[in-house]
Amino acid sequence: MIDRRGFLAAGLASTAGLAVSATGEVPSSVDALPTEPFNLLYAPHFGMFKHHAGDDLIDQLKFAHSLGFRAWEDNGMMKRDVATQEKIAATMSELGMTMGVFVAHAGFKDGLYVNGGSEARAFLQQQMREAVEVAKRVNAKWCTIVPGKFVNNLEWDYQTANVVDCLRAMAEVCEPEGLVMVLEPLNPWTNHPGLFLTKIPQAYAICEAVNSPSCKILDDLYHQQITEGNLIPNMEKAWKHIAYIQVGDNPGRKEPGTGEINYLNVFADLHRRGFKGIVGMEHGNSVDGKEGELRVINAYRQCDAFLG
Ligand SMILES: O=C(O)C(=O)CO
Repeated sequence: MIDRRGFLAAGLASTAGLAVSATGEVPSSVDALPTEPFNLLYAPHFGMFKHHAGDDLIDQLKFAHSLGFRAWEDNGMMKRDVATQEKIAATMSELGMTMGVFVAHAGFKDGLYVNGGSEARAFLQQQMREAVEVAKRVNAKWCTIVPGKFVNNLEWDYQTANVVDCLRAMAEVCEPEGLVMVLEPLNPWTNHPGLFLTKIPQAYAICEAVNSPSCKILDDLYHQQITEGNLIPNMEKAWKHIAYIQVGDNPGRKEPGTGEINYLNVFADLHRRGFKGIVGMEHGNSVDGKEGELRVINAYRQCDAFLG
């Protein structure tokens, strides 16, 4: 079930949409939204536009494409059946959309990485073999890694060394396939107390130590606004290892414009750096239903207007 206007009329509405968007008013229907591709590869996820596009995954992709989005991400991709993965990939190829991250391994519950050891490394390598198969099927170049919890009975530096060992073993599986693991530091104050990896400089040091093109950083600016702030200078310092960006405003983890982060300036900075990668929209919608979806799309139009 697709909102009729989502596909059919959108192509006619771009001029009116630009005018609406420039005033900052939320349009009352998708007819009033621009349709041209955004300047950056913002990547929505399944469910974000379901009130317009319906529950069908393919319709959701087509809806997003019709409004200028050229990328997508799906944290749960590994859990989808093969036929669904193939259908998503085929549709995205047809539409010329780039696949963003899926979660390859997130150790939210244990200290597997920080304790390390050969068994942990073997398990994680197997996990990456499976991730490589999924990545090939869906044309994904990046996958998310959350290297688990820290423990209280081992010196911090040993924990770091063990994490590096695990990631190096995992990178060995990814490198020949061109798959890039992106390490995601998560904030300990609002969402994820107890995790090992929280900061961008910490992730940077780990990438230096692993020393592989398959081990890079996912800089989720929502998490980093909470953990360390100073977003643009921190991106600058770690830029060599940042391969993927995610966004969400703080507080609340909703679309840009609902909190304290100046995403117009952040996106302008990414553009200035010549960033061609993905900006994952890993946040909720601040308002439910169709109105909320229009707000999300409009928010991205506003923050994407950095070229004037
Ligand atoms: O779990 C989270 O908060 C994440 O950002 C994972 O990608």
